[in-house]
Amino acid sequence: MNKKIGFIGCGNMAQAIIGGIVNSKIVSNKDIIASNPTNSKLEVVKEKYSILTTNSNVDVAKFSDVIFLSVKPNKYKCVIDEIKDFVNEDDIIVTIAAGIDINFIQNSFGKDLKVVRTMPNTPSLVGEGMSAISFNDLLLNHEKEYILRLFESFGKAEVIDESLMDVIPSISGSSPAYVYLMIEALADGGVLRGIPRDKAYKLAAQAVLGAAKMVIQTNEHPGSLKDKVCSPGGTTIEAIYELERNGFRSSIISAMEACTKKAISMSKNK
Ligand SMILES: NC(=O)C1=CN([C@@H]2O[C@H](COP(=O)(O)OP(=O)(O)OC[C@H]3O[C@@H](n4cnc5c(N)ncnc54)[C@H](O)[C@@H]3O)[C@@H](O)[C@H]2O)C=CC1
Ligand SMILES: O=C(O)[C@@H]1CCC=N1
Repeated sequence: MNKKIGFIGCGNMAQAIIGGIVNSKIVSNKDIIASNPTNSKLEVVKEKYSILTTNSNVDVAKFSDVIFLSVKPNKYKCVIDEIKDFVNEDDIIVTIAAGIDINFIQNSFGKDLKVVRTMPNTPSLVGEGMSAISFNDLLLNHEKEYILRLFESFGKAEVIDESLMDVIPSISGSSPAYVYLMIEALADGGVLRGIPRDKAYKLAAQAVLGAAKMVIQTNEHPGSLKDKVCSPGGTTIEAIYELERNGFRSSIISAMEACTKKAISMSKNK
């Protein structure tokens, strides 16, 4: 893998992907560049990962074969206007933004380009990312395989139909935030009953990690795994009853619907 990888915008998500790629050693740090208008975030990635940095988006476009547009959705148009004359037809444009579709990217560049629409998540930083990916027709098979290998270097990746992309933030792009909320709440509940806070975070986070691994590694239905925790007349079923009375599951599904509606509205209003 000797393609040069560039990131325009060096915020939370770019830093997570850069960390994941550098840690996996799939790309040499000398082949990675990131731009940002301000220096503080660039200093962080330079210090941590020894990658190249610049304040110029044009420098990133000129240097890179694969260009991650890792700015907020409302910055896409102006960033593309800035770099479009420095991007050629062999380059691969990767969008990671909620609510930005392939058509919008093509139209903004005003030329046919290889575009990959993705929705990653921040656990990419620790090699446990989950990314959904859609390609446009211009990518060759070996380029699609390359992009998949790149994303798999910092987690799991699934190719999905672009028509489903606005749903992905709700299930894997944004959902780490719901899980952090749950871990915080679990820890608070422990602290309420006297467990020291540092131990409470560890107990809660490891339980969530273990539960997720059980779903992935046993391939057992989550309902069946839940049943195995609930001893008849025991403690867990009391907790489950309380969660059901308070609409735990429907609250999560409603949150996901709100998330998807927001992604769709962002698609319409960019
Ligand atoms: N944070 C997350 O968990 C995820 C974010 N995303 C997507 O990633 C993108 C970035 O999100 P975050 O990293 O969370 O935002 P962020 O605000 O942390 O990072 C954006 C960065 O872009 C920089 N920037 C602003 N204007 C710029 C310009 N004209 N040229 C170059 N850089 C510029 C900002 O200074 C900032 O460092 C968004 O489109 C978001 O939808 C996708 C999946 C997950
Ligand atoms: O909150 C957001 O809009 C971005 C997209 C998915 C996660 N963070």
